[in-house]
Amino acid sequence: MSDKPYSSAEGDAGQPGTTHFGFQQVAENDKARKVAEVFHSVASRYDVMNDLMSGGMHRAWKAFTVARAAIRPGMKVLDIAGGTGDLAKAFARRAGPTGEVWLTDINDSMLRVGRDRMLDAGLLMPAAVCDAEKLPFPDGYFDRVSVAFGLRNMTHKDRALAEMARVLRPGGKLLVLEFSRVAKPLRPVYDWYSFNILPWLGRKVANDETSYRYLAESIRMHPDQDTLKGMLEQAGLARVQYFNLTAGVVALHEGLRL
Ligand SMILES: C[S@@+](CC[C@H](N)C(=O)[O-])C[C@H]1O[C@@H](n2cnc3c(N)ncnc32)[C@H](O)[C@@H]1O
Repeated sequence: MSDKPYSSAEGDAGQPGTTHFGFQQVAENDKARKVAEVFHSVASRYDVMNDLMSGGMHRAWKAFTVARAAIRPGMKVLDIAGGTGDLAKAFARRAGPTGEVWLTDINDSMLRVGRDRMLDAGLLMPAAVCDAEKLPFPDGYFDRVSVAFGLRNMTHKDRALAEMARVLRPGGKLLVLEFSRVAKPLRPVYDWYSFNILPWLGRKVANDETSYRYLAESIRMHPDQDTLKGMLEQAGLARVQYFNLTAGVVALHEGLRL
């Protein structure tokens, strides 16, 4: 079990030019490469690990996100860090043939699994390698932008959030689903699970203990609910609110572009 404190803000980067990668302090320009190694390594076992680690709960968290997104036929939707495509798939079904749903991710191994799953489901949609910090879309293009379990891995979360706000049309909605700060009474058991069971599952199922240790550590270093709410406001989003799911294991933040 870890005795590391929970982080309270993205700003605890330590020395200038460094940031955190889990509990390690690394050069800022090294983080993206290290994150890429994690997701290249886990891509093929990613979905089965999600079900095992969360006991299937990630499906309910995503279903709630899809409900809050309130996608209507014809909408333009961008799923950032979309990986194997759970959200994009649900969005595409709701946006219908007149809609435009983009599945994007910085990691081509994850995106390839996602694109194949979309094709297997009979859904034709654009899939593109994109860095959330430099989105290749015009201002005000999308009705909805989502990011699920991706923000935590980004080096400059403030830049990524500003980009998400930029590509939303006025009145458009941003949805950020991410691990968050669990209710205090649950922390001991949650820490025990995270630092023992997750790496063990990673070793047994994905043959990769290190990446799942990173998962547990990166959750602890991610901003808590109120800090992230402030970051969305800072990025120019309005009427920002969040929903704690499973006692704060996960939180869904949403905000509107004015
Ligand atoms: C935990 S997976 C989430 C996948 C999917 N959204 C889901 O909920 O199952 C995190 C994803 O974030 C992606 N990612 C990390 N940094 C990124 C960045 N700067 N821009 C876009 N995607 C990024 C990773 O490649 C990875 O596929």
